[in-house]
Amino acid sequence: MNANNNRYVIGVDYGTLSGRAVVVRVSDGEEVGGAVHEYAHRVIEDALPGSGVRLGPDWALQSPADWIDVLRHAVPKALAAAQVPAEQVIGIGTDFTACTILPATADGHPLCEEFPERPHAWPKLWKHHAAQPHADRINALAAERGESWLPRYGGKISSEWAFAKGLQLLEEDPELYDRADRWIEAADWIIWQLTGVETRNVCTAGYKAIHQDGGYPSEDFLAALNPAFSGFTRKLGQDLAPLGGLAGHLTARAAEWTGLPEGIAVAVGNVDAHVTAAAADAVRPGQMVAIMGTSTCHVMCSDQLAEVPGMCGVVRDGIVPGLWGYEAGQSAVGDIFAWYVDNCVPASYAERAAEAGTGPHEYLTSLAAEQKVGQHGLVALDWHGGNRSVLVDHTLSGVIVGQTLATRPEDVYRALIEATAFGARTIVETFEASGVPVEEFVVAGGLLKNRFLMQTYADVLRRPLSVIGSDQGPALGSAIHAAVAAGAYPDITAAAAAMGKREAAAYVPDAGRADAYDRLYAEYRRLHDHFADGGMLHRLRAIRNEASA
Ligand SMILES: Nc1ncnc2c1ncn2[C@@H]1O[C@H](COP(=O)(O)OP(=O)(O)O)[C@@H](O)[C@H]1O
Ligand SMILES: O=C(CO)[C@@H](O)[C@@H](O)COP(=O)(O)O
Repeated sequence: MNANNNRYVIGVDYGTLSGRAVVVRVSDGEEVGGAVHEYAHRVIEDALPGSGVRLGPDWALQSPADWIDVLRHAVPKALAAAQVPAEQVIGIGTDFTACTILPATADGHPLCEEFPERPHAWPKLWKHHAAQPHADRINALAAERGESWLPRYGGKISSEWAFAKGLQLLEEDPELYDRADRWIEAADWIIWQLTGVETRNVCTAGYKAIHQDGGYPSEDFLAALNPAFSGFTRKLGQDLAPLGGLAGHLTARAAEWTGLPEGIAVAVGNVDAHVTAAAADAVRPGQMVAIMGTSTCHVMCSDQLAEVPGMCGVVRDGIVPGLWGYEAGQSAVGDIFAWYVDNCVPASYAERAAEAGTGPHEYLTSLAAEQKVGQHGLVALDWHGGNRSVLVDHTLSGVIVGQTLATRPEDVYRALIEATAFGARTIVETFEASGVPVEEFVVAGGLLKNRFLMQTYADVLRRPLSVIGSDQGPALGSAIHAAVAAGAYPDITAAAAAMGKREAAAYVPDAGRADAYDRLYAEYRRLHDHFADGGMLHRLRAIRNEASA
């Protein structure tokens, strides 16, 4: 009998609003139990917990206590649901949103424990977009000096990342900057809590902290941004740990939190998007995995190094060791639909949805699905959370064109779904035009449940969509990494082949609709190019910020 039949691993996925744990059988990836824990503080956007100190526009923070609570609640609940004895668990792996990053002391204490009333002491969530001016300066200087790392990030780094957020910390709260011995991704901080050992993973270092060809940006470059920033990289890790590697072993304290055996393997930290490629068994060159939830991340392995304009980044060993890993993304996707449902849909729709025993998304989707392509007369830009790829500008904003007095809520909802599909097509076309072919488009994430949305993507992209065979892609991916770290498989590719799940061509394009969408996509590209340099959208943002200052 295969020894892995009665051995299990735990995957924990730290999302934007909650953390999820799954218990997974090592032999075949069967998910035998799971549990979710909602963060008590959710996303901290308006005021700090306790002190009530107000935050500025575009701030987004999280609480480290919420992350520990996931270990204390979701992991034991998942074990209980799985009815698996803890002794049969051989390893645990985690993934996090990124760049979600915090200042900490040399022994790993988050600074918000000591300074809860100071905004910069808290972890900045990936979607903290208040460091855009800092990112703009980094980009301008890097372009001027011809920094060799800039093309690895499609020509621009993002305000979401470690250097922009770190520069904001320095310039807005220099005292806290000095007190921060560490500037550490939550992905690595949680591993530190589990193992007692500080590690830094290749993935976040490469994609979010500009670690390329063995080093970070030079002290000289950092000093030119701000002399006090020159030693910034000393707060980051120097020795990087490979994905699927063993970070350490579960400490007695973490064993008590989780109910797992002390000493089991803990995998090197990783990012929610990147682990999902393993969960979909899509880690071969040319398989682009779109993880579609509140935002969409696109990740793809390749054996070629290319410069793709506006990609988030290309990192050696960034998804699996031995290949280049590409990432691109759309900052808001499900978040746009959530914004629309929460703010723009009349109460009568919610009532009718309730009468039909369904939710607002499902109700709007059912009405939208009755229309022919283009019948609503609208085209929209999916920039409500800014544009991550291919423009890399988080101060862009959403646009809807073509509304009349006859426009109904389902028309706009459909136009927003289409806008996100057009955004995805823009990304795929940019990769292909740059010499990185996309051979298979694989979808994972919460939006899979909307079948109309999936069909729209197949039609707009003019290609079949494969889908992951799990509702908990990132958590399954983390469990796969745990199995590798525990030595059950030689590498991520072998573990993904045994434990990952993917259905090929689950959605196929309809030729008639695809042709009709080509015309709308052409209008999207015109609108995209019209607003790409910011122009009016930047001026409106500035007026908003001044008025709300
Ligand atoms: N039926 C639906 N159609 C479209 N969007 C939906 C639907 N149901 C939920 N959403 C959106 O999906 C997002 C949640 O996706 P999920 O993958 O569960 O979350 P996360 O990205 O945080 O892991 C939310 O932004 C929500 O508005
Ligand atoms: O940016 C990344 C990964 O690089 C994500 O962590 C970030 O977009 C958050 O993803 P979710 O929307 O929570 O799935």
